[in-house]
Amino acid sequence: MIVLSGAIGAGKSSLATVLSEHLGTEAFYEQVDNNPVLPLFYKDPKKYAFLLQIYFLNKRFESIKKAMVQDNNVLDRSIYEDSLFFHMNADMGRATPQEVKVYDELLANMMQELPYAAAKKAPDLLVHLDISYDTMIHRIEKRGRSYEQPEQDPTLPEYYKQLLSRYDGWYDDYDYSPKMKIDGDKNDFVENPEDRQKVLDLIDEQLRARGTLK
Ligand SMILES: Nc1ncnc2c1ncn2[C@@H]1O[C@H](COP(=O)(O)OP(=O)(O)O)[C@@H](O)[C@H]1O
Ligand SMILES: Nc1nc2c(ncn2[C@H]2C[C@H](O)[C@@H](COP(=O)(O)O)O2)c(=O)[nH]1
Repeated sequence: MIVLSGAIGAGKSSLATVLSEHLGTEAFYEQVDNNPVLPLFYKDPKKYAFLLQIYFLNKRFESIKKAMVQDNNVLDRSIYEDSLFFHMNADMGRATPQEVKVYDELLANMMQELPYAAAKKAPDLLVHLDISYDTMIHRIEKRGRSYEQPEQDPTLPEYYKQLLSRYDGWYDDYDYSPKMKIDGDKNDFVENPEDRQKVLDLIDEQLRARGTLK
């Protein structure tokens, strides 16, 4: 299983589609447009941060179990980033210490079950999409989900900045699997075929080195 990571708008869903088509495998997408809690969270983060986190955790676990049955299936966000989101929201006062404790223990408990529920415990490769703040905002605007737009809520730019800054340390500390970084500012794998091929070649190289691509 290949897992993608990166901030909101980094290009994870787009790369999941491109990569799974290239490898002839299946992509598994985060629950966004059909997620009933996400718009509520953006309207009232303090009330819904914990519920949203439990919602994502449950859906993510479900996807991991399905994705892990075949080499090189692609997940468009890692379960390891959920904790980054939740701890940041908790630090912003949107979750209580008790909620954080319950979440952390539930996550740890579920992760322990993974070797039984799925074929492997960890991904074969993490592909991290690294983007700047300007790119993040541009892509969020380009995609146009109303509740994510900075003009809907003046606190969102600061939320996005903080999120992005936490990703640097998060990637450096990530050690559950081999990992690689792609420059998401410079490589337009959505519109530019040359960039797309370059990114796919970089990922193929890593997969060959791990023996999951012949
Ligand atoms: N590398 C890229 N270059 C240019 N546009 C991109 C790139 N990656 C994604 N986009 C565009 O940015 C928006 C957000 O991409 P998306 O794949 O939904 O990001 P994520 O899943 O990480 O939130 C979409 O409109 C998409 O077409
Ligand atoms: N509070 C949280 N929000 C999350 C989490 N995972 C995703 N999200 C939000 C961020 C975006 O608005 C949306 C989809 O994310 P993309 O990066 O795929 O665009 O969902 C989370 O764990 N906690």
